[in-house]
Amino acid sequence: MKVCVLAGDGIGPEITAEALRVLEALRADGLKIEFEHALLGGRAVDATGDPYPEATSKLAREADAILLGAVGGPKWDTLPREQRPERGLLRIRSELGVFANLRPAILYPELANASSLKPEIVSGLDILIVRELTGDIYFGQPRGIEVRDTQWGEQRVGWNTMIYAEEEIRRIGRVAFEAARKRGKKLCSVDKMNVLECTQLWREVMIDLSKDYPDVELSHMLVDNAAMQLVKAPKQFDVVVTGNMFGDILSDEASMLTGSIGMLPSASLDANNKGLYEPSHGSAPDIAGQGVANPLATILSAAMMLRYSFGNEAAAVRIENAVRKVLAQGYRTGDIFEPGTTRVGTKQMGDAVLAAL
Ligand SMILES: NC(=O)c1ccc[n+]([C@@H]2O[C@H](COP(=O)([O-])OP(=O)(O)OC[C@H]3O[C@@H](n4cnc5c(N)ncnc54)[C@H](O)[C@@H]3O)[C@@H](O)[C@H]2O)c1
Ligand SMILES: CC(C)[C@H](C(=O)O)[C@@H](O)C(=O)O
Ligand SMILES: [Mg+2]
Repeated sequence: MKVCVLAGDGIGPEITAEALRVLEALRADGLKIEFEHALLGGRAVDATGDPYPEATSKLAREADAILLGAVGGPKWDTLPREQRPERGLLRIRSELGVFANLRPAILYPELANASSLKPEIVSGLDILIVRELTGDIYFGQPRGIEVRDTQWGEQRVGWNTMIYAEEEIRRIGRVAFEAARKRGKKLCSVDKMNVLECTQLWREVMIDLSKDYPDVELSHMLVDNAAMQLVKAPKQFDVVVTGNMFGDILSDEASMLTGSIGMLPSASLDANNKGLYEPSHGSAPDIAGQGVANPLATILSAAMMLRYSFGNEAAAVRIENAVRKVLAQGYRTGDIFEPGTTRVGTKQMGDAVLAAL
């Protein structure tokens, strides 16, 4: 299997290096895997003027899976939109058609105190957010900023279009129902149907689809209530399905339940389980280059890659068990540190996972 590695910016290279060491250790044990590296994001802009250069696109299209660190940073924040690192990320997601973004939020028992919520609220938490990733207001046309006549006189207005086609909703719905079927058989669809027609359609399609999944209990929640319920009683959720924008926000919220965004992996899949695997967090410019970032979200993303794109459940579980073991051994990067545990840097955390494999 060929994996295209896109380390990206900020902490990206530091955290992907640790995930690669873990995958290389499995290769030494017989896993068939090859790596090719390419540029994405800010460093790609610096080198080529394009955040998603053609050479990267070619490698990504040819690869069986893509492992991505993170992109972006203050250096590139003032560039025109098309040259921004984040635009490169959106383009690769869109070009590869990886519409199903799976973001599991699992609380490892050892991290119950790292969560900002009381241990009894979060202990045993295991939810899966299924976020639609290639549609919605992120990609909807028309969009722009232009001068218009308004009630305040002539001035600039900014606008975007929230749009979903029925089939776009149906295909992410199917992914979510299938996932729920393999888990706790509960699916909560999050929308804002009391205000937005686009999400009224979303709800109608989910209800229609539920006829094919009589074994899965479907519920609906408005997104503002969902944001509240996630911190009030997060264990009521099993699988949550929602659109691109709401999923972006709710998955960051869910990450804090688990202790740190540095723990939250993700898989973005197309219809054939070709996938883009990346931590849910960003390039963390505030800690980049210091060797202190938590590499576990990226290492766990590599495990998801083995599960979904390689169909190698045993290798995925081996990595996940190693992560559990290092947490049980007390190793903590700064974001999940608490007194009584052993504070380690990015590379030492990688060392610990390798030793625990
Ligand atoms: N998928 C991606 O590539 C992606 C995702 C989100 C944000 N971004 C980009 O990243 C840049 C920074 O964005 P932001 O600050 O809003 O979000 P961020 O996720 O990069 O950082 C938010 C906070 O979480 C901390 N954090 C994140 N990952 C961590 C890790 N592995 N270990 C320890 N701490 C960690 C950071 O230090 C920071 O305090 C922006 O340019 C943004 O566009 C990229
Ligand atoms: C960087 C940004 C484009 C991206 C998104 O909004 O999808 C990020 O926040 C994420 O969650 O992966
Ligand atoms: Mg996000």
